[in-house]
Amino acid sequence: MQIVILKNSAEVAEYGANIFIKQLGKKPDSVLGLATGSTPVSLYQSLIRANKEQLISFKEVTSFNLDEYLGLEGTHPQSYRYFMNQQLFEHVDINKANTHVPPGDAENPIEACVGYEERIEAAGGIDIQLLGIGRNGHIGFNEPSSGLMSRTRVKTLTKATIDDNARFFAEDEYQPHLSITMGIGTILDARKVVLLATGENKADAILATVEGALTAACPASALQLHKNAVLVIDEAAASKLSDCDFYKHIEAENQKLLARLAK
Ligand SMILES: N[C@@H]1[C@@H](O)[C@H](O)[C@@H](COP(=O)(O)O)O[C@@H]1O
Repeated sequence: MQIVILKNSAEVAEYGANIFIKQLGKKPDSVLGLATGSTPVSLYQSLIRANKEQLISFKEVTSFNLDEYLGLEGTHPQSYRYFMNQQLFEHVDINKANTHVPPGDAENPIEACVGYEERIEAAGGIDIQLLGIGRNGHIGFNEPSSGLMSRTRVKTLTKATIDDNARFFAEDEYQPHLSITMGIGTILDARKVVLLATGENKADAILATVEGALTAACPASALQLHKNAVLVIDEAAASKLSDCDFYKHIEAENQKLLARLAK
C-alpha cells in the first residue's frame, strides 16, 4: 500500500485529482470507478476545471459508481446518481449513457447486482477506482463483516453509517437502510485503487486499514491485498498511525526514485 500523507484536505484533493488527470492523459477511454460522499467533492471540482481547461476529456470515459441507496430513484436529491450528475457528470463532456450507478429503483435488485457485475466485465474491468472510507472502515457500502471476496450485492447499512449520513436527509425524510454496493472483491479487481481520507474522525479507520489485521471487521483492510493501492490522507486522518515519519520517508524515497527514472 502506498501511503501519501499531506497537510490538509485541499492537498489531498489535488493529489487525488492529479492521479485521475494522469490516468486520462495516458488512457482517454479509461474505465473509472467513482465514489460519493463529501470527501471526493473537491477532487471532482479539480477534474471539472481540468476538463474546462481542455487538459482532459471524458468523451471516451466509461464510469461505474460504487454504490447506491436501495429504494431511491436517480432523480431523488439524496440518491448517488443525482449526486454524481450534480457534482461531476453535468459539468464535463462525459456521455451520460456511459455512466453507471447501481439502480436503486430496480424491481429485482438481486438480478440488478448480477447485471452490474456483467457490465463492469463487458467494459473491460475498472482501470482506477476512487474510494472514500466510513468511520467504521467501510468502503462503498461494504460494512464491517462484509466478505472480503464479495461481489456487487444488496447490503444492510449499520446504524453508525445511517447516523453519519443522516445529515444529508431532512428530518422527516425517508432514509434508506439498504443499499446496492460493489463488493470488496469487485473493488479489489480494479487495476488501481485510490482511497482518500481527511479529518480526525477518519483516524481510527485509517489506523485499522493500514496497521490493523486483514479482517472483515475493517473492510478497507482488504486493500492490504491490492497490488496497486494508494491511500491519500491528510495529517488529521493519519494522526493515529504509529510512525507517520516513516511513511513520509518512504514516499519521499519513492518520489526520488521516480524522478531519477524519469530523467
Ligand atoms: N457509501 C459512502 C462511502 O462510499 C463513503 O466513502 C462514505 C464516507 O463519506 P464522507 O466522504 O462524506 O465521509 O460515505 C458513504 O457511506
